[in-house]
Amino acid sequence: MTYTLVLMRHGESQWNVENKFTGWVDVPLTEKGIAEATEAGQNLAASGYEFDCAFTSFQKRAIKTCFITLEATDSLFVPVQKSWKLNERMYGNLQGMNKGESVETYGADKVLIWRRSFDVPPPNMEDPNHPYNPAKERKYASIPKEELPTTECLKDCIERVVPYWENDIVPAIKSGKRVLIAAHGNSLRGLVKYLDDISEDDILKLNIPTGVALVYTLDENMKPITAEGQPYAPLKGSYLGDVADIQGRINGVANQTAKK
Ligand SMILES: O=C(O)[C@@H](CO)OP(=O)(O)O
Repeated sequence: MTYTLVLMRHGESQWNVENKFTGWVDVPLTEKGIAEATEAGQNLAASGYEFDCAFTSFQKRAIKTCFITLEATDSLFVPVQKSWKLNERMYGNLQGMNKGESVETYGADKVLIWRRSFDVPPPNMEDPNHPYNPAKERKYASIPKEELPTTECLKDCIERVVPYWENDIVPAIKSGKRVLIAAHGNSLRGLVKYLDDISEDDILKLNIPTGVALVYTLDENMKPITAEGQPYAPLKGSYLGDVADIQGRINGVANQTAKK
């Protein structure tokens, strides 16, 4: 018995274009982001994918990507469970800062560690009156303040994503539901690190492109079966679409801090 799972990072957001650290700031998709999500959904539909339920975050760029994908696959009627546990990694005091400028201020090595290391969090958002403090947002009002992060490294993000995976998503998959997870670059890096057992060194180099479906086949123990001949190691899943195009998009994410 095997199961199919589709992961999707949201399409391009307004702050992806402006090249700003985004984290928990709830920025919308751009027109291009909507087009990316639509194309990814159409690719899924063309390959015969449809969904029985979906999971997404509390953030509009992922929620909208989720609904666009469901619409393209004629699955808009299915239940969608939203949780802040699938939110993007909280980027602390870097939120709102231009990625190129952050390199000029802190140096490329430091910024790479903050962006991609396993266990070094970015600087904390200490000021409770910070404009991007999630404790001030209505959508997090029901969550105990002490649970809301003020910064997160990937390890912290995994500590909320994986229990949600185990407790909410795995039971849906095991009951035979075809699941879509529409989430974020770093919450998905955390999930695939866990699923694919990616080392702390290798996760440093892993970048997930916006608006491309990442398709997994899982065995009965929820272990991914490596897609034959796929060029995306250490991932065991495979992106749906043209390899060169996807590789270009992956490089684009990796190079966001490069001098323009
Ligand atoms: O800013 C962010 O929240 C993330 C995703 O856009 O950026 P990065 O790829 O630098 O981790």
